[in-house]
Amino acid sequence: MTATILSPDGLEDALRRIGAERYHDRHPFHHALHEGRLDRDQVRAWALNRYYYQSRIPAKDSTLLARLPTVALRREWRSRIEDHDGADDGSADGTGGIARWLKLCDGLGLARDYVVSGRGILPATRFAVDAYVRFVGEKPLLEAIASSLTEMFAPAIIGQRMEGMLRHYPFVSEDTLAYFRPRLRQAPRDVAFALGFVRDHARTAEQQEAVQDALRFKCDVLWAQLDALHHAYVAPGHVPPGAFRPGADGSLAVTPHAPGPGAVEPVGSA
Ligand SMILES: O=C(O)c1cc(C(=O)O)c2c(n1)C(=O)C(=O)c1cc(C(=O)O)[nH]c1-2
Repeated sequence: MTATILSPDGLEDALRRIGAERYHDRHPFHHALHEGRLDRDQVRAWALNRYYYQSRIPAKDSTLLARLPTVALRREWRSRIEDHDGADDGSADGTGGIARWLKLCDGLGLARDYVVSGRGILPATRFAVDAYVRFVGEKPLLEAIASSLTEMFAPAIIGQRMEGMLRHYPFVSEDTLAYFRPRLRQAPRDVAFALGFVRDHARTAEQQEAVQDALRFKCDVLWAQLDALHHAYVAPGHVPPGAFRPGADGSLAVTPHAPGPGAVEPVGSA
């Protein structure tokens, strides 16, 4: 039996179906986050672990950039690194997504040194994120580019997350969620290029199957991180040795804005 070759539109439809089935917006941890069912320490655990993902995205994109064969392709891809590392504007932090994610962690009362050190992250976070960086370095370029296409589905989940977190958590503000707003513009721009590339270059049935597998792999990278968070911090609550426990290991900043573990904030006091 010969494998069917899809049209570019047929391939895009197949990729969108993978997102509809497997993207992390379907994960129970995300529903709990958006619906206000997590406490402040569970939200801290999410932000702390997700910092590791954010911090490795520019490494992933630098690896990919180094593999691109033309000036035009490199010029296109390098904006992703700037989005996350930001410009050097003379401030200590710069202006990029990593600095904005640290602001979110500050707003939740996590100590910066602790967040940046990566000491408290879950083993599965490290394994999943490192696997993504490795995948992009080792797989054929077409698959490496296709693995970024989970971003097709990101703006919808970011909208839900911002709306839900602002509504439900008194300790979250527009300012602490500043990471997300620029992503609503950046992600569609990234996708326009990566999806166009995949539509143009995945011509054979084997290539088309490989780009779909790359997207499935990336959905697994995102899903595994939420599984680990759920297992450690929701149910059954098995926190791995060395991972974040509220208040332990200098994880919480001692500032007037960051009550210690167990502190109950009156609603609306943030
Ligand atoms: O908030 C999210 O759910 C979400 C998802 C994804 C994604 O789908 O990979 C990314 C991001 N955010 C994000 O902020 C981001 O910078 C990003 C880069 C990439 C990538 O694969 O290059 N994905 C994502």
